[in-house]
Amino acid sequence: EEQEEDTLRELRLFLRNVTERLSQDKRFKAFTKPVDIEEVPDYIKVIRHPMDLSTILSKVDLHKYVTVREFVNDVDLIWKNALEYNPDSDPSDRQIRHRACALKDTTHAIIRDELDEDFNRICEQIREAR
Ligand SMILES: CC(=O)c1csc(NC(=O)C2C[NH2+]C2)n1
Repeated sequence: EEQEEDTLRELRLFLRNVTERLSQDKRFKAFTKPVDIEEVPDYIKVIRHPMDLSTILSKVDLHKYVTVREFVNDVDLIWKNALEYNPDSDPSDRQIRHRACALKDTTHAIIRDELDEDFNRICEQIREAR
């Protein structure tokens, strides 16, 4: 009903704000856009479910997320994909793995510090009822 739509509108405002803050962080530049399959043809062979911050922002605006859990699952895809695609000991792999771990820690800290537990429970109940 109307109260549910008000809740989901507030959820989208929160998720847009978090996504934009992550996208503006210079450490996360490699995670802001889809990997270019023309530039990196083997990427889609290795990573079956690509994800990036611009795609997440589009999903927010398409009302794809009803809970913060679904949003965090997509952010987790971004950094887990990066750890999988960059496993080697060379400095460039280590640098992107460090940035992937920073994306994980930063996102989970923002959610811990800024998501109200009662608001989150209301979103989860809307999800269960649909
Ligand atoms: C998004 C992502 O995981 C990504 C973008 S470039 C990259 N890796 C490299 O460019 C080289 C470092 N060893 C391969 N990984």
